[in-house]
Amino acid sequence: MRDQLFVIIRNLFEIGILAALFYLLLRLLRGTRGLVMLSSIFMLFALLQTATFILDLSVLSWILQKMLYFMPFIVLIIFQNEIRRILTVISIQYLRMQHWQKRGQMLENPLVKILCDICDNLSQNSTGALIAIEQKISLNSHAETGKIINAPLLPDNSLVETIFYSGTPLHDGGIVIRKDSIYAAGCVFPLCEKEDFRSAHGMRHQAAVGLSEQTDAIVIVVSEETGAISIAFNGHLRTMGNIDQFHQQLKVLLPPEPALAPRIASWSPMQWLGALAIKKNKTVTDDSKE
Ligand SMILES: Nc1ncnc2c1ncn2[C@@H]1O[C@H](COP(=O)(O)OP(=O)(O)OP(=O)(O)O)[C@@H](O)[C@H]1O
Repeated sequence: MRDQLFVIIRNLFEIGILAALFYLLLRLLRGTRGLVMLSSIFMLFALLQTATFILDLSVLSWILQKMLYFMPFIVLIIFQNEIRRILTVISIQYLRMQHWQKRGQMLENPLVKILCDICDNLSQNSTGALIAIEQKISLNSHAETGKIINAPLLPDNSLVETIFYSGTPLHDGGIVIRKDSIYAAGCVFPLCEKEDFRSAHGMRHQAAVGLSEQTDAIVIVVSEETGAISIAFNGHLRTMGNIDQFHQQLKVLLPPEPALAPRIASWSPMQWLGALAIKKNKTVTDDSKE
């Protein structure tokens, strides 16, 4: 009797874990193109299986059996973006933990005040802007889609406003801030992959969220339409109620002092995993940027 009870509890436990895993997986993949493709493949597969069973098509049945062996590879290929994103999130969480451990000893990042002044002006003039602040993960591949300008980000902030001034050659696209300089302008960022977000937001906001999904960049958007300032981070977009809220949020997100910020001196397995996930972005230590 006790043994039977134990087996029932064990089975319920197993079912619970599997259900939770399945639910988490579906939530992660909800709205992605991969899930639509996989569902179509499964439906086609089920249809063919039924046909082979009813019509007794032995060759087709044999081929379908063999194709099952390739299923894991097909799933890997279809979900390569999602897998990359999951591994990126793991690596970002790890890097953030490192960052928070050392945060106590540092000063406020001077970028916070500069960016607040810039975005306040852009917002008041309703000048649309997209500003990606590079963190640990290199934005080289995204910067290269635009023009490398490598100009210092000065407190008088006129250059950023000039770049985003409608009609100038580089006003389309985003800029990449690396340390205390404007590294590139006119860059094309990847668009967000979540269908529900895409249908509710314009391209500039989609590009901000898209980049923040694939990297640990902090991406600021100023809306041309409303002047609202939003921050995309870790795949989430948050619109600020006012400039003070923006200031507070930036202070929380930006490493206090870039020069003292922890560097990836040696590769740990977790960083290696993250680097694999974002190999498109060429995850590097800061050394290659200097
Ligand atoms: N992939 C991209 N990467 C970077 N910038 C982009 C990208 N796609 C569009 N943009 C920028 O977004 C601008 C168009 O923004 P759109 O009006 O569609 O977006 P929005 O999110 O509604 O922003 P806004 O509130 O400012 O109107 C383009 O002129 C271009 O500068």
